[in-house]
Amino acid sequence: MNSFDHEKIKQGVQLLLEGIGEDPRREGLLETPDRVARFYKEIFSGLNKPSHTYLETSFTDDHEELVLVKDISFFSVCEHHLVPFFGQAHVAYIPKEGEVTGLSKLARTVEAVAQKPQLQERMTYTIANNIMSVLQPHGVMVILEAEHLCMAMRGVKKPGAVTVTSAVRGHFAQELAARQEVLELIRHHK
Ligand SMILES: Nc1nc2c(ncn2[C@@H]2O[C@H](COP(=O)(O)OP(=O)(O)OP(=O)(O)O)[C@@H](O)[C@H]2O)c(=O)[nH]1
Ligand SMILES: [Zn+2]
Repeated sequence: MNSFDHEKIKQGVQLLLEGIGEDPRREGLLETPDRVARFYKEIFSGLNKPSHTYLETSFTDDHEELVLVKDISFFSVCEHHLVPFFGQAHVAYIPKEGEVTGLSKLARTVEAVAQKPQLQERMTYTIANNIMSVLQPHGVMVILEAEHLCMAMRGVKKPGAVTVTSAVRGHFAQELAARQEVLELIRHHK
């Protein structure tokens, strides 16, 4: 994988500005290529982070039932238009043999997966697969609800349309009641 190249982004932004008919030398735009490069470093920082490593901080405990962290807000960037999509992630799992991870590590995993050019579907199953492979729990259920600015501010222009994706593994894939419990907790216990 190529590493982050600040100068290349600056040159690219300068070309973009020229391409849209702007003058990159006018005062208000002089620092813009550098600002955008710093901004991209921040929002694409997930490219340099293996997202599953956060989950390796785990503890043992007797709890072998549902853990749900819901309403984890995230911002990502659609790989087709390079504009944001953003919303909430809900992450549930059932620990096996007492192996639980830090709650914040679930949110950090969401963040690391979000911070690269993405598809909402790929984000969803990557989070689920990361949890399955590191913690090997009884089951995982990940739901993402997001608004895509490429559908809101351009193109089909449907602001407010929400895309919901889910990935279910293990117990949640086999048991309707387990999926229903998670959906009920997400919807009704704000
Ligand atoms: N499945 C999926 N599609 C996405 C996601 N983000 C953006 N898209 C879609 O990617 C598609 C790209 O379609 P294209 O026809 O190649 O691009 P376009 O001409 O800009 O399409 P319009 O958005 O319909 O104007 C669009 O339908 C977007 O809505 C995503 O996370 N998942
Ligand atoms: Zn898009």
